[in-house]
Amino acid sequence: MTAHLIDGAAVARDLKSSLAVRRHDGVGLATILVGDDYGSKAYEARLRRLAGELGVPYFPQVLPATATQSELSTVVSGLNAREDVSGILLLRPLPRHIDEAALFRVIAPEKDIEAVHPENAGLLALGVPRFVPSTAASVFQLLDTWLDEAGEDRADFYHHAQIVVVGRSNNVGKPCVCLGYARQAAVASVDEWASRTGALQRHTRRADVLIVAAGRAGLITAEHVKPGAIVLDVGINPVTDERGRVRMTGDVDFSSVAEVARAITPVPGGVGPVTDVWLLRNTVLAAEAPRLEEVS
Ligand SMILES: NC(=O)C1=CN([C@@H]2O[C@H](COP(=O)(O)OP(=O)(O)OC[C@H]3O[C@@H](n4cnc5c(N)ncnc54)[C@H](OP(=O)(O)O)[C@@H]3O)[C@@H](O)[C@H]2O)C=CC1
Ligand SMILES: Nc1nc(=O)c2c([nH]1)NC[C@@H]1CN(c3ccc(C(=O)N[C@@H](CCC(=O)O)C(=O)O)cc3)C=[N+]21
Repeated sequence: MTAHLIDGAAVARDLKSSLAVRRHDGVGLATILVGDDYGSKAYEARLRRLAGELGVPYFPQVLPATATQSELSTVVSGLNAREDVSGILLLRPLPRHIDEAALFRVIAPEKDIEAVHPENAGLLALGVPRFVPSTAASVFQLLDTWLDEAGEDRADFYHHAQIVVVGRSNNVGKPCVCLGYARQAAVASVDEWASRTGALQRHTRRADVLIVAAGRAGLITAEHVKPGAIVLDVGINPVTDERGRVRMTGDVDFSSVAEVARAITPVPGGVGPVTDVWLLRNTVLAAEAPRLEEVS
C-alpha cells in the first residue's frame, strides 16, 4: 500500500473530547428508525452508545417498515413538541411508500440537525448553514485535517482542486457538493446514470479529491482513480464472508485503490466514526444556539 491512511478514529476522538465538556439543559437526541436497513441499524447502535458515553439523553423511536406516512408525521410532530429533545434524526433510507421530502418538512427547523428541512437545506445551499449535515461535515473535516498534517496550504489546495462526488442523495452527496463550493473548489457530481452510461470512470479519473457515497460495495477500483488523488469512502455496505458472518465494507475497493491514491479513508474507521460525533455535536448546538430568527 502506498497511500496514507486517513485515521477517522483519531479525528473522532479529538472531536469527542471537545464535546464532553459541553453539558446543557435541553440537550437530547431522538432517532427514528423505520424498518431494518443495515446501515441505519449500525448507525443507530453507534449513536445509542455514543450518547450514553457523552451523557446526552437519547430517545430512539423504532417503527416497522409498514408504518404509514401519517404515523411517521405524528411521531415527528410529537418530538418537535418535546422540550427534552434538541435534535431529531430521521434515519434513511425510508420505505418506498413514504414521501421523504414531505416528512422532512414536518421536522421543526431548529431541531433538524441533518439540515433536510427545506429551510435548512436552503441555508446550506446559500452557504450560510444553520447545521452542517454530519456525513458531509465528517468528510471535509477528515480532508481538512489531513491536508494540514500533510503540510498543504488548505485554501491553495482547494482553489486548484477538482472534487468529484459519486452519489447525490439529499443528505450525503448534495451536502458534500455544497461544502466543496464553500471551499471554492471545482466540484462535479455524478449519480447512477454515470455508471449506466459507462461514463463513471471518465468523471472519477479527473478527481483530485474523490468522495464516494453510492452505497455499492466495491464500485470504485484503481482504474477509476487518478494517481495521487485523495479518496474518501462514505459507503457502508454489508458483505457476508466465507464463514457466513456479515461485516461492513465501503464503496471503494480499498486494496487496489490504496496502491494509486495519495491518501484514503478505510471502512470501518474512516468517515463513519466522525459522522457519529458530528451528529451529537449538532444535537448540543441545537440546544445552545438561539433560533435563527433571533439572530440579526
Ligand atoms: N459513513 C457514514 O458516515 C455514512 C455512510 N452512509 C452510507 O453511504 C452510502 C450512501 O448513502 P445515501 O447517500 O444515503 O444513499 P442513497 O441510496 O440515498 O443515494 C445513493 C446515491 O448514489 C448514486 N448511485 C447508486 N449507484 C451508483 C452507481 N453505480 N454509480 C454512481 N452512482 C450511484 C445514486 O444515484 P441515483 O440518484 O441515480 O439513484 C444516489 O444518488 C450508503 O452506503 C450509506 O449507508 C450514509 C451516511 C453516513
Ligand atoms: N439520515 C441518515 N443519516 C445518516 O448519516 C445515515 C442514515 N440516515 N442511514 C444509515 C447511514 C449509515 N450511517 C453510518 C454512519 C457511521 C457508521 C460508523 O461509524 N461505522 C463504523 C463501523 C464500526 C463497526 O465496525 O461497527 C466505521 O465506519 O468505522 C455506520 C453507518 C449513517 N447513515
